[in-house]
Amino acid sequence: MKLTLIAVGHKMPGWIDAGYKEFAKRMPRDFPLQLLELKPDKRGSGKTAQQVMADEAERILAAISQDTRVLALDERGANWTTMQLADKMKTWQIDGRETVFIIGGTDGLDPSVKKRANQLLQLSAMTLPHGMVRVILAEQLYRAVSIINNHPYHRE
Ligand SMILES: C[S@@+](CC[C@H](N)C(=O)[O-])C[C@H]1O[C@@H](n2cnc3c(N)ncnc32)[C@H](O)[C@@H]1O
Repeated sequence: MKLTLIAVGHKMPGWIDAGYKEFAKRMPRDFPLQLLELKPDKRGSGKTAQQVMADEAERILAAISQDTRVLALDERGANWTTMQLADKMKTWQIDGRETVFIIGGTDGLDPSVKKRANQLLQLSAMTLPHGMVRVILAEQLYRAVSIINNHPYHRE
């Protein structure tokens, strides 16, 4: 089952890229994880944060097909445990639909993206920097797959 991470943000610091790649490369063949980075809209060009997010949203939504399962990362979203994530991934594996996770840019995600999402998902009640969110999410996806596959990476 293909997992895609759409992230507003590019030219991340080396340690973010390295952290993300470390977990993405560990994903097994039946759960490949790919990253689609979207260049953030230019700030300070007379656009409000709302306009910037709306423009970014257009590009995010254009990258998603109609039958794709969408999870938007949001600090106000549902607070799943890793076990719950693993259970969800097991059920997703059955229907085989492509699953996309979306991480917003500096200002967050436009309401149109949250409306398109099947699920808003929180990693913490605290606001995290978007680069770190992709690393933590990749680690959690790898951990959840390790639970599904009884791999010793995850200890209870
Ligand atoms: C710097 S945050 C944007 C904060 C913005 N004020 C907001 O209200 O969303 C950038 C992106 O990182 C992700 N993010 C930040 N903290 C998060 C958290 N605790 N859980 C899940 N995603 C988070 C979200 O996708 C967010 O759009």
